[in-house]
Amino acid sequence: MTKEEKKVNLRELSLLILIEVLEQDSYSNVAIHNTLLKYQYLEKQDRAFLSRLTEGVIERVIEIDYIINQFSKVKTTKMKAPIRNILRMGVYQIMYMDQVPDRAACNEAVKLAQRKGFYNLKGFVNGVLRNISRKKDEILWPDKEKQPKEYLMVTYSFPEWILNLWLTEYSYEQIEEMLKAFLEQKQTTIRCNQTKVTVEELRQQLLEEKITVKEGDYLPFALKISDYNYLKKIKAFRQGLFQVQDESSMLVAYTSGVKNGDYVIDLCAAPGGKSTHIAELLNKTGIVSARDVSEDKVAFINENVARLELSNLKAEVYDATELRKEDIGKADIVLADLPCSGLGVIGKKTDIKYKTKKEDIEALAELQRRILSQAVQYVKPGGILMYSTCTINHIENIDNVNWLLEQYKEFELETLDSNMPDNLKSSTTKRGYLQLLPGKHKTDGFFFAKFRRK
Ligand SMILES: C[S@@+](CC[C@H](N)C(=O)[O-])C[C@H]1O[C@@H](n2cnc3c(N)ncnc32)[C@H](O)[C@@H]1O
Repeated sequence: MTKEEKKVNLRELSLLILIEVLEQDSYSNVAIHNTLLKYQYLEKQDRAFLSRLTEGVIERVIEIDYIINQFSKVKTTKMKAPIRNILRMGVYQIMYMDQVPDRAACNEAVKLAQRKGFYNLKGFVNGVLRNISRKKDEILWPDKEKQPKEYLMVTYSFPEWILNLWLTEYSYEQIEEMLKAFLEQKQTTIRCNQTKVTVEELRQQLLEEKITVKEGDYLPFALKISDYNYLKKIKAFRQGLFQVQDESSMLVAYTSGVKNGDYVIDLCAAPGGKSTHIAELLNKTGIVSARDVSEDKVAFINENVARLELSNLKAEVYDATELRKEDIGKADIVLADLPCSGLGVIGKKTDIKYKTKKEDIEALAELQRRILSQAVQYVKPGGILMYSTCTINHIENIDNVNWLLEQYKEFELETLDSNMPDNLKSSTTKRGYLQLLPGKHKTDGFFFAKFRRK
């Protein structure tokens, strides 16, 4: 190890990421990934510490600030960003990281404040953190009976406006179950590329690479993997034997009823999860036209297509809000997996809960309707339209289904049950749509509906 490498301070790296994510615009998964990539030489346990501390602070920041504000005269909103985040890291270690003694959490925070030039605030950081460490059993938490919403906000670190929205759509118990699940969901789910390998062969190869493998919860070709460092270092990944995809997303192509020779248009395809799945199911026949809005996005699709070695998928840049006349009435299946608020994937992309704004949801629902009004035109008589989002609120999901049925009388819902795993069948899947909810289901929050053109 070089002298330079030895100097890396994990808490300082974590602080830099936290400032990028919580004070600026970066997304946590991107910021953490970039840092890990830059410091590839870090030992596995150091990487794990860095990820755990950084992700932990981000996912619990509302709760952490609530604690700090009980013990500090200066409220977190009035603190300088580095101090605010140094304290947040300290509190997370005290409350959630048993392997770090409180004393070390405090000392390291003080040293970091000093290194960042806040010499005069060393005493303040030390005082607040030592106080919290001493009195952590005396923290006044919101009372679930008397302040039910505040209880959810603080316990699960969740913004009030999303709770207000969901409380009009779901029961309190259902919401609490989802919030709990968001904090627990951590495994990576993969889809076996059955054009190249059987599920059993893939499992064996992963086990040989010392990766922990479990069965999926719903689909026979889904596996759950853990205990690996980098996805790109897994040989089976580089060989295109699998694609990372949540089981909820796998259900779209799986229940679409795709058959050999079909022409499929995927309007919003990047990075290609559903497009590549449906191309695999086409079994080297037919064609998938996978589109997305920019060159960069299309490059992501092409990267996956090359890796998975699929010859029946062509990717191109196309804006889905614009009608492509030559495709009218041509497609056997149209996939409309549309841009959405992403509230269903908060378990994996934690900061969505802080970055999504109330105004975004209405604007997104409008964009979804604009794209859907082009999507319907491409479906040939008797063809299928699959509409999906990775979100949970009605306006982007069931409301759009009802809107589409109202606007386009030539479309009707088609049952999903012909290909739906038994443990997911319900009265709505019989009708033609499914809202998956974390906690209730072992998946991301996800919605999809299947329409047939009469
Ligand atoms: C939910 S993601 C798609 C995920 C993809 N279907 C998959 O399974 O991997 C939505 C995609 O819509 C794309 N998008 C947003 N606006 C678009 C537009 N006007 N035309 C085409 N694609 C658009 C985004 O770039 C993003 O890649």
